[in-house]
Amino acid sequence: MKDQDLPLVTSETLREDISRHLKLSIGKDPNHASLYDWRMSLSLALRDRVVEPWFASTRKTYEGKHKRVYYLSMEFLIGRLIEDVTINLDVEEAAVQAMADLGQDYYKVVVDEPDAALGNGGLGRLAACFMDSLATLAIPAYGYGIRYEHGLFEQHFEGGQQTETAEGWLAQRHAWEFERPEVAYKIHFGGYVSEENGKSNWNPAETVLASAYDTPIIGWKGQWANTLRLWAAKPVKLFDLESFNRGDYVGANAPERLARTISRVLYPDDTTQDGKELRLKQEYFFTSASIKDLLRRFLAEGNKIEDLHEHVAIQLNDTHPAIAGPELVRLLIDKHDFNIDDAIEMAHKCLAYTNHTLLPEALERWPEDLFARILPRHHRIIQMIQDRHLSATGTDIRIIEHGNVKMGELAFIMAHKVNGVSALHSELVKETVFADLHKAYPNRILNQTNGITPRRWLYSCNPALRNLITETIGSGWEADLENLQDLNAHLDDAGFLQAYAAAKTTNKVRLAKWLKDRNGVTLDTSAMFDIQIKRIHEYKRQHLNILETIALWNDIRDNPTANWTPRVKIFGGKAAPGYVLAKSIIRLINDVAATINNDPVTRHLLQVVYPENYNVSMAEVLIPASDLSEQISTAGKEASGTGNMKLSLNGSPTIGTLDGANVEIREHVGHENFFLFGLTAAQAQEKRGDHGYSRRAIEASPKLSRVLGQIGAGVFSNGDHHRYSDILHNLYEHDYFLVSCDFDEYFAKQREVDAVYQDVNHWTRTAAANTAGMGWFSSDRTIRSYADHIWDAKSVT
Ligand SMILES: CCc1ccc([C@H](C)CC(=O)N[C@@H]2O[C@H](CO)[C@@H](O)[C@H](O)[C@H]2O)cc1
Repeated sequence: MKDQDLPLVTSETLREDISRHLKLSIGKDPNHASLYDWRMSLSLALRDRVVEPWFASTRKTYEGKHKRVYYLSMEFLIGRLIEDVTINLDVEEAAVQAMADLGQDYYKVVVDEPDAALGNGGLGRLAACFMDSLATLAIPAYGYGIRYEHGLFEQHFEGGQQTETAEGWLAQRHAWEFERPEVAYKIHFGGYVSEENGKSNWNPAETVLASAYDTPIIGWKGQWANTLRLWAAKPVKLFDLESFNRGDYVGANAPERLARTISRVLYPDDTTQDGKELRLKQEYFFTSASIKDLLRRFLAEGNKIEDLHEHVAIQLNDTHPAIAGPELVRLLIDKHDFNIDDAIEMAHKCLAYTNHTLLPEALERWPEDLFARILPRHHRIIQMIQDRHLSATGTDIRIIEHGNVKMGELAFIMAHKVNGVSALHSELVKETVFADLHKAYPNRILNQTNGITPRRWLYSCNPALRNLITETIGSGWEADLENLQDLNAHLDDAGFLQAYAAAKTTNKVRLAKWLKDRNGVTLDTSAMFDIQIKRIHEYKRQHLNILETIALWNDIRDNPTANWTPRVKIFGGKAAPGYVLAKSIIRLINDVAATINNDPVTRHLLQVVYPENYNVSMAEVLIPASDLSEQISTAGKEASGTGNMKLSLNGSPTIGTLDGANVEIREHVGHENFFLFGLTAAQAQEKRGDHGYSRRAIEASPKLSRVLGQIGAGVFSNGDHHRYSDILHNLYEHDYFLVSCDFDEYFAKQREVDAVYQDVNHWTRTAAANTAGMGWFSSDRTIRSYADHIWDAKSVT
């Protein structure tokens, strides 16, 4: 696309815009302006520069009658937006200078922006990376989600234990959104269905309004912008004056309170279905509003409803929006006179579904009675969808079974394409969760290995490395990441390796300062920064990591003068509030940290750090500073992982299992640049068959049984023998995630890592080879593949 000539942004013009907004939009004079005021003024000045390409993108899509992609997701883990917009508009220098000319520090203003934490983890962040790539590739698209008043909770540690407080990103004005009060839809719940002259009529019991808030998502070089439309729940009737006049002030406010509950807070579970009625209402609320909105847009452009699938591709981000199928069928029948078969066929052609997990407890199943009570019309439609599927396939694979509505089966049957998120995961989806459906529909499942946006996860968060890359291979890699393989030609260039190591040191020093200022912790920046950052979950095995740490501590104490490689073990991650064992793992890590960090014998060789409230912005400081990336999940459990990609791209080799996208990362960076250990998915499955494997494995490992003995003896809990009985019992009796079986190999592999790290040249070459090999893991490649193999959507050139 010809560079549409954006009005040149200079530090002068930007400074003028910022001053104008401070005065006229924020109503403050510079002498009395707060950090918030300056941040708002800068954000509004930058946002002004996004509006024109945004309008132009919408206009071109409309004029060209281009197909649109609709990405439906309960989560968008966006983080901060100032840097994203500054980077994509390519005005960072001008912004830094403009703020300096106004006596302000651009980077201080940037970190004042609260994260938009509208997601739990991988699934939500993937959606955010995808929005950046869709805009960068100029593929017309809308992201649809919920404008939660409270995103993912804030994590605090009290006595090493996680506590949660409500997050408040909307406590202050959110600079990047445009309220769209005119875009509002009635969303119905409950009630009953009546049949009148052959037509079904839904008589709902409850109705709320879904009101739109739009955030423009600008792509690289500011050429194209798409829309993230988030729905907020509002009462149909604002205020119940009669109740108020009767003195029932609480009642008067009920409509508002009730309605707002629907978009009040993000459910903090990322692996276990909560099964709460409110969660089902949230899923239907945003899905119904989104389907109604895309149909209105389609028809407003004068299109014929029969051509819907030519112009609309709907992607379901896991099963959370799976009700989209029955909802589209309902509207096609009730509002557009489709018969049930044509309606199902049309929906089928529009819908595709991505599965992000194999964990049985994460597969959504709604109690049929609850489902039928909240969505009586959809319950009926699902029965009709099921009947047609059963007769078409001659199978007995049901959507409604044992009193549950299985959303995975519904999504699979309604979708024309179903994908997993890594090569291994997509195979396991065919062999396990959807084995029977795969047999019935053999060409429906395909793989789309995840990706990450290199704009946020390299260009923006790692200026030291980005500058070196551009100096070495020129620019262009930002939007064509496979160019990074040109770095391979420099891996034996001592000067390049030196500069590469210097960039890593710059980032480690920055992290050390950040942790010093925030937590008063002093880090030894020559030590290996060994990082595990992700949600806390047994399958991700943070407990395997801390058990290995204790075993290392033991060995150092047994032999303090040996040639040890100094290490800093850094953890980051939240546990779902109701996940007791995960919270116990957090407490153990903090207890072990307290013991090891105060051990005079070892503290110059081993340190454990666990900064609270891990989020997107913290990841942007931790990842560039990482030396070793911990991707140690039980093989067959991590669908893909995306943190693994971010760390490897930023020169942090992986110690990991053959799980999720680790498998493909190892292929792309070279086996010699990946520290592999552990059982494969098949071996893990087989191991579970041999009873008592964990107790035997523990007894066979002197290191592991010593460590578990210490924990049981209360060494890390002031002599309290019972504090970790849940973890110990789990490991001895169940250990479903095979910590005991992978321990010794993991420990030995870590010692190998120690040796390589001591050889600075070898280590730096390994780190640089990771960066060079990660180009394929750009979310631009992933989105191009979705567009070609699922959506049949084109970039608007
Ligand atoms: C119903 C509660 C719930 C909420 C969220 C989820 C998500 C699917 C969990 C999730 O984030 N999965 C992660 O998705 C990433 C993006 O594809 C993958 O990289 C991770 O491996 C996967 O765990 C499951 C269940």
